[in-house]
Amino acid sequence: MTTAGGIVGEFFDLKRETDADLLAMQCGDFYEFFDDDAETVANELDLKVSQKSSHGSSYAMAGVPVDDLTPYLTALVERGYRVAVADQYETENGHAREITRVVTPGTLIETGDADAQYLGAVVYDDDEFGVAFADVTTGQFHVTECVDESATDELLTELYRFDPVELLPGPTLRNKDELLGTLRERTSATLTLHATDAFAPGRARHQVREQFGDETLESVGVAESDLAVQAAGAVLSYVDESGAGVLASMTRLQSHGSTDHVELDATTQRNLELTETMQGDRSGSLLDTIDHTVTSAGRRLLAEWLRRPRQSRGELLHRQSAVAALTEAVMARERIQEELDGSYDLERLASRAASGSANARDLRAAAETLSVLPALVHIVEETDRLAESELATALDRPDQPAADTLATKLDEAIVDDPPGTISQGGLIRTGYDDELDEIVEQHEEALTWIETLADREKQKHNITHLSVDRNKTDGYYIQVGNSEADQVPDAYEQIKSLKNSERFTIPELEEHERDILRLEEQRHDLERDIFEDLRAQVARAAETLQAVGRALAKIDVFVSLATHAVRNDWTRPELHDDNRLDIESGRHPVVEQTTEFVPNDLRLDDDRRFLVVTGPNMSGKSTYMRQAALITLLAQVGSFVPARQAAIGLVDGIYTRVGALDELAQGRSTFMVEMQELSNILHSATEDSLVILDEVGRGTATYDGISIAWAATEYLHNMVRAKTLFATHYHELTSLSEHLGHVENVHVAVDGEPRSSSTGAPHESDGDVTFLRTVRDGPTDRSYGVHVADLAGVPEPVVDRSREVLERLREEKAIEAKGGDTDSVQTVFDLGSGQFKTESSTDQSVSKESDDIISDNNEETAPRAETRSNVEQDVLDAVLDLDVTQTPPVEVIQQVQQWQNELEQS
Ligand SMILES: Nc1ncnc2c1ncn2[C@@H]1O[C@H](COP(=O)(O)OP(=O)(O)OP(=O)(O)O)[C@@H](O)[C@H]1O
Repeated sequence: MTTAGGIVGEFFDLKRETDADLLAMQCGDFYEFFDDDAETVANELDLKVSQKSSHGSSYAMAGVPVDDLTPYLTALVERGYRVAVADQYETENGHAREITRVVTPGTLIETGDADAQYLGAVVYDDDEFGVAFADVTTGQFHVTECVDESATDELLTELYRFDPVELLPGPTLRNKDELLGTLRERTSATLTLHATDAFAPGRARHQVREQFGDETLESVGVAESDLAVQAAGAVLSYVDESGAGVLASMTRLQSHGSTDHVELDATTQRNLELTETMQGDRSGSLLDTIDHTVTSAGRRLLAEWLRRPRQSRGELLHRQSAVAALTEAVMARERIQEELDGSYDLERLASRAASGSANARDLRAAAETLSVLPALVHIVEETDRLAESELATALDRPDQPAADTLATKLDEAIVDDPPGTISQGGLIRTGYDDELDEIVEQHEEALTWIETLADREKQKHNITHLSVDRNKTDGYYIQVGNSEADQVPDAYEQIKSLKNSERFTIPELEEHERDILRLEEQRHDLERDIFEDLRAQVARAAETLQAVGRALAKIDVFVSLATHAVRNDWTRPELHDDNRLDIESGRHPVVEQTTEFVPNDLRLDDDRRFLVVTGPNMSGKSTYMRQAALITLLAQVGSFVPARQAAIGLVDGIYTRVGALDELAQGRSTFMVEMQELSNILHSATEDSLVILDEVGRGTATYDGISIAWAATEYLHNMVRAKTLFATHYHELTSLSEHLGHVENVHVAVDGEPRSSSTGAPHESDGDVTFLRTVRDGPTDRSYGVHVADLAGVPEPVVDRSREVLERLREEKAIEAKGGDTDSVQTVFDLGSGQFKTESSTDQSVSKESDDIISDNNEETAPRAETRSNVEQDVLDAVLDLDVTQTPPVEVIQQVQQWQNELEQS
């Protein structure tokens, strides 16, 4: 506890009132940070630290000018700090200070980032969760509950979808260390412990009713859910207490039940690289590829649509109608985009107006953007095709008269190019307010009187070197050169003597000066009042602004989807309520951008529900399966899809399990993660889902892997009955089609097979291996890792021998290794352990009696060939040791490169 007094003492007192990480305290024209806060801020923002003495001690101090606080605040909050701001205000005895707001990652209004910025609360009870998310920058407010068997997975999915920047865990969650750990791991949100009583059910319910009205909870279907209401109440109370003043912009409570949206678990959203790649880059994601929006609200909405595809056929047909109409109306599309380009983010403006941070430029921009609405209505109305589509409905939704009235009002009130700060004055147009006009007129008259005073006085008194000017210390004055100073009339009162001139004043000048000062103050006060009144009107119109903002964003997304469809020759998919997935000449939406893509067909239906996809490494299995998932997803966003034709049975969820590269990087057990993901799929998928499994079971020993994959296939086929694509290197699985009625095999073709004339696909030749990238019925009969080894340029004897080894393995489930130029046995491959074992090894786990092992003869290990160098022998040994069924292709390639180097250097 400090004993500092004075300003520093006050700082410490205020600091004790808040649990924020940092305190910015206004001291005149600066906001100052003291002591440890000063050091932190200086380090983070590269500010200079000075020392402040107080009661015999010295404290670090760092400050920022009052007008510059916002960017510094934003930078601190974006780095995860919660910053309290104490403002100074005048009192009768001088001034005082109090904390007026606490800015935190989830309550930052002045963000420079166009992405959504969610504040979330999670309430836990008995393995169920209530979740609420609010974006204070746009007023979006969502609430839901996760109560199913896999509630934790549902919660993680919600967190992934909303990607909150700040999270308020409820009281009962705070001692659940494991859950909290998961939250920390799965989100980058700052975790904030908000007051426990804010989560109390009664108080929370009251707060939600106050905010959204009495009936809202019922109408969005969460009235019965205490947990959801608690979460929503806590978010509202936190926003309220932050002092951001944006509650007024939160006008609409939205809730989503699981039947509205396609279930996309967190893993799937990541695997499908919807908004960022597995490596965390935006570039290369689906969003980045298909995004042609021209507004930040449009981009936000497109991202939201991708993360939350819809199940409702009706809604999707509406969206399709808009996209389809726009694909045909080229001119209109371009005109709409021109209108939208540069338009202002109205959803964000509503929040800025409510919080009192919007300036005159914001309101001007809002007026201009509001007037985009009638312009778009006009374009849509005069284009028949568009007028019949969802575009017209979307534009019809906002309260147009209210929007027009507000736009007109703002346009009438605010000058064309207003200054960036309110204090500068000159914001309001002449003709808007009589009283202001009067003051302005008087002010200007007084100024004109002063401007013309010099000429009048020169003439009157016949003085040449006379001027009238103004400065801070002397106010207005008349200045006369020394040579003529004695000619001034008696009425001139001298106020200052300079080297070459004298300064005077006269009673009329003083009087006008007083008038000017008074009028300036009046003008300033009145302009501010008018402006604040306008801003309050805008805040009250938050709902209208948000509705217009959403309509414009929607149009932007429709235009973007249409633009992409036209540029890339996408087709409008047929949407069905059954289980079909029939894609003719489908492509992967992202890969087709950078590769000459070989289109592929895919057919799934009730009889053919489960496809086992085989094919060599690198042949395109993963791409084929992701393509199926992405085409389905795009169709359920309302978009066209990359295919010649597509008929899609709508799904209730898309589940994927693919290689977990990122988990590897985090050092978690891949196999564990793989099994957790598989378990989630087996629990959550339904008959109406689409399941993509890539190499399940690969993270463990061969036999275990096959067994797991086998059992999962049976379960999905018999119990879940979901549409499934399963890529595997386990050829054993291809025989499942003989036992299970709805399982079929397809494979990605490689050179040497008779080519299907129907696809006529071009093929890409990579040395001796030719990947046709064409998917055909039936299992593959080709080997895999060896092709890649060949492709990578491994010496021919090595590749040939690898083929031999592989064939023997296939046929006999065991293989002998050749030693030198004799045929003697050196090594045996044990399919049970998935390992090569030398016969001479003392490891008794490889029993010669084992059924799985067939060895050609029992001779002792042969000596190495005299003619072969040690390096060659080592490489050969290593090749034999490499388990191609268990080594990722990339590692095979790296390994092969290393062998090449070793051989070249030997
Ligand atoms: N139809 C296609 N047309 C053109 N290129 C393709 C096609 N399908 C896949 N590719 C390209 O081929 C490469 C390998 O694809 P992919 O990763 O899907 O193969 P894979 O069979 O799943 O491989 P692995 O078994 O090694 O995981 C990728 O670079 C991909 O972009």
